[in-house]
Amino acid sequence: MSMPQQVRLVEVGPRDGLQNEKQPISVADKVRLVDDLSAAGLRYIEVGSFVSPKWVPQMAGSAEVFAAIQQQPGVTYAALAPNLKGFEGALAAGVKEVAVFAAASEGFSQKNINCSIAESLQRFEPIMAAAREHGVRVRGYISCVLGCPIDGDVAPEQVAAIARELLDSGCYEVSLGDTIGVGTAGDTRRLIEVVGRDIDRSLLAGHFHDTYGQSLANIHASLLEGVAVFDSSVAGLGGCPYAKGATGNVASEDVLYLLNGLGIETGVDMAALVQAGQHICNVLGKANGSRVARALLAREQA
Ligand SMILES: CC(C)(COP(=O)([O-])OP(=O)([O-])OC[C@H]1O[C@@H](n2cnc3c(N)ncnc32)[C@H](O)[C@@H]1OP(=O)([O-])[O-])[C@@H](O)C(=O)NCCC(=O)NCCSC(=O)C[C@@](C)(O)CC(=O)[O-]
Repeated sequence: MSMPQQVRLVEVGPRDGLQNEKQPISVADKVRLVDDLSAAGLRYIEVGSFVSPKWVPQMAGSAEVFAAIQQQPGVTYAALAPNLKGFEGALAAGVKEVAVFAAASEGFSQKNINCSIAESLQRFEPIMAAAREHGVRVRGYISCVLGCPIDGDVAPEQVAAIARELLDSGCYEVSLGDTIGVGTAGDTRRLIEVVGRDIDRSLLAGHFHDTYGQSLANIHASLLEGVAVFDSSVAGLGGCPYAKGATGNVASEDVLYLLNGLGIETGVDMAALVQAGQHICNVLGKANGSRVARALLAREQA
């Protein structure tokens, strides 16, 4: 398997990153983040979620964020939708691409979306039908592909079966999420090998959280297996409310540094990305979670 020459980065910071923040974040700050990210050259940005505000209060203002961002040509601005109500909210906000999200473990499915895996897949059917009718593209996520904070080990065959169902129902791509960041490069290769038996690897994306510091190794392992789409979060924003100590996604800056070093094309400007990440960290009063951003900013100040 040869390494891809081009990689698509899916920037999930405004959604996966910010959804876990307890402090209020203004619509203006969220809009600035999204606009900074598109200006940095990111061509796919997950802007928000149309989920129950009782479950994820931070995403309640997603429609306002969509209304205020400066949508650039060639950039996909996506949102999460867990059910038809969420899809309709997204549609009303003018969203052209949504993501549905399932889990590979029953425990996480119940905790995150209050239903079994089978029920969640059934719940997506009316979304897929409505999406077809309105010309909205649907991406699929599977959480806990390399381990679950509630159920423990997850069989790659289980992930493969759910990925197959999501693609058969109409998702154009499935993002495999190591939600609690426990997986190693070996686990990642085995997972892609099993999922890839029946599914073309061009239909898979990797979504690695960095809790155990393995995310870049897992991305490299995925690249060697022919995966060419990766989700990441600027400044490593994020966490997981159901796993104590879980950190955010792999930082976008760190992924870009890895890809630049491999000569893989992304079209993203490092300096602008670092500025975007540092600005939102200043707003949140948080340390920057990207090691690359910290190193580059320290060099600037030296
Ligand atoms: C799925 C539900 C709604 C089920 O939640 P439920 O309580 O079973 O739903 P329900 O249908 O019984 O509705 C309960 C209330 O929520 C409202 N409601 C219902 N749906 C919506 C909606 N779409 N938008 C706004 N409101 C909604 C509904 O109207 C009702 O309001 P009430 O009558 O009580 O006032 C809930 O569990 C939920 O919203 N969960 C979302 C959880 C979430 O967003 N998690 C984070 C994203 S997933 C993730 O981060 C992982 C990922 C993707 O990044 C990959 C990885 O790292 O693994």
